[in-house]
Amino acid sequence: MVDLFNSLGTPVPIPIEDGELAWLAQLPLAYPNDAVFARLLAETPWRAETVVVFGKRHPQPRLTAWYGDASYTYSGLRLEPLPWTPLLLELRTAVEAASKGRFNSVLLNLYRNERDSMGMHSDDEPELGPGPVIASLSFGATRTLMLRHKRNKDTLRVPLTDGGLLLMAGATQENWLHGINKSTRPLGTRINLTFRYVV
Ligand SMILES: O=C(O)CCC(=O)C(=O)O
Ligand SMILES: [Fe+2]
Repeated sequence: MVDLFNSLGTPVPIPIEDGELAWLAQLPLAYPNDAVFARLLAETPWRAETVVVFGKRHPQPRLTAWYGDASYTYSGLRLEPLPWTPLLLELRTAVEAASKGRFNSVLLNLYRNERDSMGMHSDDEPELGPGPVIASLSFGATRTLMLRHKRNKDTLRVPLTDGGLLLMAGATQENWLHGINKSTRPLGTRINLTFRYVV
């Protein structure tokens, strides 16, 4: 039987101007999504990083952890990586198989509830190189990724559901901003992992 939805775990392109997006509704994994979610929640040393805006320190509206082989500057923060865990290495193997990409770092984001968010940004730091492939894996509550074209302001909303993998590649970071808005509706906890290759 032909699986029309996810033929062989292959991401399906999402049409977008001036960029490349693809979506896999369920990344093939050795454990159920809720088991991965529970382990990530419990095992991760979640931190509330602070950002300085106009000389004033603010906590980020989410918790994060950074793992990998190389340090990385993100939103003006120098992040020293934690060492890979067995679970994160397994998830990386699954993401690399589905995306045909290579990743040496992963940023974990914990959105505790509907009040947590991520401001509009591009993942365009120089150490990601030109046209980076970013693989974003989601567990738990669905949150909507908002994309906005930098010049014509077109917007696209992509619901990031439990177990789903979103790939952003090509000129996406050059031409689009993306972020996760707060919601007025109560929402449960979500964990997101963005795999990157830091040069
Ligand atoms: O939570 C998400 O899906 C977005 C994460 C993201 O854009 C990032 O970590 O750079
Ligand atoms: Fe991002």
